[in-house]
Amino acid sequence: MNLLQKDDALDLSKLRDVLIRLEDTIIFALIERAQFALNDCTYQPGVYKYDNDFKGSFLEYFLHEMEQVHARVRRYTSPDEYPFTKPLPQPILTTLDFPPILHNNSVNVNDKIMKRYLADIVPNICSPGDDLNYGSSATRDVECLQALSKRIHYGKFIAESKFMDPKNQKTYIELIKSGNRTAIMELLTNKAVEDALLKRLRRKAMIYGSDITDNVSEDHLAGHNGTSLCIGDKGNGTARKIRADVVVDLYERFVIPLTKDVEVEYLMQRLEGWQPPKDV
Ligand SMILES: C=C(O[C@@H]1C=C(C(=O)O)C=C[C@H]1O)C(=O)O
Repeated sequence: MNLLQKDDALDLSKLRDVLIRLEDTIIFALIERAQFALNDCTYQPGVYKYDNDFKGSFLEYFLHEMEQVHARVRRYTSPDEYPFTKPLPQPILTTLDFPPILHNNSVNVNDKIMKRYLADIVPNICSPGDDLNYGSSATRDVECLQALSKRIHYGKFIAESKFMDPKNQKTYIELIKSGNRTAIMELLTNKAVEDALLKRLRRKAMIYGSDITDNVSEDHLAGHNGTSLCIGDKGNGTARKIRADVVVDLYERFVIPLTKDVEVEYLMQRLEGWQPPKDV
C-alpha cells in the first residue's frame, strides 16, 4: 500500500489485502512473544528506577524510549502510524508530502489496545512465571502492540473508503448527523469478510505455529485428521508456539471489534469542517 498515492490508499480491496498481510505480522509477533514467560513484573509500575522520574512500568518505559527514536525518524507523520506514548520529539527528517487521504480526526485507541493486550492476550499466549528475559519479552511486546495498533487503525482508511462510496454516502451522512452509532456499525459491517478472515486465520495460525518437519503430513497441519492441532506441540508435551484458537479468539473478541470502533468513531468526526458535494 503506497500512502503517497491517494487512489491506492482508498481502494477497499487493496486495503483488505493490507489487513490480510498484517495477519501474518501479528501471528508471528505473538509467536515470538509466546516463547518467553509472562514476566508480569515488566508490566507493573514502580518496580524499577529510571534515568528520569518516569513512574510507569518497564514496558511503558521501553515503549516510550522506542517511540521517541521512531518519532525522530518521522514514523508518526505517516497516516497509518499511531503512538502509544507522549510527549514525542519532532522529526529530524523533513516530513513526506502525503496526499490528504483521511479527514482530520483525533481517533487513537492505543490505550484500549494496551489494556486488552495486557489483560487478555499476554496471559493467554505466555506460560506463567518469570524467566528473567525482560528485555526480550518487552521487545516482543512492543512489536505485538505496534502491529495490533497498525491493523486496528487501518479502520480509518476502510471507513473513508466506505464513506466515499456514492452508494452509501447519503446514508452515512444522515446516520452521522443523528449520532446513530449502532446503525453506522451495522452499515459498515461485512459479516462475509469477517467469517472468511477467521477461517483463514485459524489455518494460518495452525501452519505458522507448527514445527514443519519432514514427518508432519500436510493433512495433519491443516487439522484434516480431526486432531485439535496443538501448535508446535511435538507430541511430547513440550511448549507449543501458540494455539490457533487463541489467535482466532483475540481477533473475534478484540481486533475486529476495535477496528470497527475505529471505523465508527472516525466517521462520527467525518462531517466536521466538510463541505458535501452539491448533489449530496
Ligand atoms: C475492515 C472492514 O470492515 C469491517 C471490519 C472487519 C475487520 O476488522 O476485519 C471486516 C469486515 C467489516 O465488518 C472491511 O469491510 O473489510
